Amino acid sequence: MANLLKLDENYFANRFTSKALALARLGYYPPCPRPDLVLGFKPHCDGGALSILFVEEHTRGLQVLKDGKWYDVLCEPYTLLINIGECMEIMTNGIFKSPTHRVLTNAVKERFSVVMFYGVDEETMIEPAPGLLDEKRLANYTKVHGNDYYASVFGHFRQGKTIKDILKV
Ligand SMILES: O=C(O)CCC(=O)C(=O)O
Ligand SMILES: [Fe+2]
Repeated sequence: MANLLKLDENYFANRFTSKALALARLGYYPPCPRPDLVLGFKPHCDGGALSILFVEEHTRGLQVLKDGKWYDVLCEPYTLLINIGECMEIMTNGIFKSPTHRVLTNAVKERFSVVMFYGVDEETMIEPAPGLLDEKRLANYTKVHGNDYYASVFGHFRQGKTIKDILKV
């Protein structure tokens, strides 16, 4: 990603030190008799930098929001899905977008997923990369200390808010 943005190739990698956050979430979605009323996971953006998702073969349910419409994300067998988190959207000044996604329930089939969330070091400032900014390309997000960012992630999720929207200039 740093190469694509013509940044120093270690710009992002340097922010993932031994203190960087890594968190696994194992998801089990039991069959639900009323998929029309109940979501498996409410709409949200992942708060970290990158998420790696593994969904059991042929299981549907994950959807992504684009232009106000929900689209199924079809996971091929034995593939990993890489999702961009809000932290990466901020650091790339919005060039890479963190998609809003949700999980539907299924009336007959259960669903398993494994997600690994990777976040930058909590001592890092989370801010648009200075190399992406100049007098014509202004910062689209205000900077925030990693500690404060992580402290607010779950609270914002509960309130249905996204951090990138709060930090938008
Ligand atoms: O279970 C899934 O497929 C996705 C779960 C998810 O979006 C998350 O844990 O952030
Ligand atoms: Fe997610």
